[in-house]
Amino acid sequence: MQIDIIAVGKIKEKYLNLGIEEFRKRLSSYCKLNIIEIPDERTPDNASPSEEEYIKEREGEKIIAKIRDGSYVIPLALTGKMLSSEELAEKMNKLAISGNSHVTFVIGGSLGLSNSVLQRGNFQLSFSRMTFPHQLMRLILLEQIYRGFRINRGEPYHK
Ligand SMILES: C[S@@+](CC[C@H](N)C(=O)[O-])C[C@H]1O[C@@H](n2cnc3c(N)ncnc32)[C@H](O)[C@@H]1O
Repeated sequence: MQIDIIAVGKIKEKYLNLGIEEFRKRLSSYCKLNIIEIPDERTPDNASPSEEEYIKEREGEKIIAKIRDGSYVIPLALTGKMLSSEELAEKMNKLAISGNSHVTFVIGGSLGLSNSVLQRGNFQLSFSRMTFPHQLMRLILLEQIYRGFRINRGEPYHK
């Protein structure tokens, strides 16, 4: 399976980079992983709601340009559907079985994802009703993808 993660913004924290590199390494036995970073647009401190919407749309256009044709797209959104780790694993397994071997996860920047990205999504995934920083979200997502592969292969992993 080929997995793309399209994420707005860079990882600035060293401890997160270390964790992300660790899961990239672990995932290399299970899938082809490609992380595509989209530069975040500068948001003025006093930006109005319409300015914020405009910035989100600009980021959204860059995200959509990076989505491969035919990919199954999973935008991460607070308002999406919550799944258990086993349900996410099952979803990935079903996608692989049905020939959807290219999956794209999308993580927004500090303003979130534009409507056009959410609408391009095939399934909006929520990790809880709490807001996580986008840098941390990347690490959490990688860990859950890794967990999903371990679950699907019946391999032991700490509960
Ligand atoms: C700091 S959050 C953006 C918060 C923004 N106010 C919003 O409502 O989307 C940055 C990104 O991390 C992801 N994210 C953060 N918390 C999440 C959660 N609980 N479930 C799913 N995605 C989340 C989303 O992709 C979001 O666009």
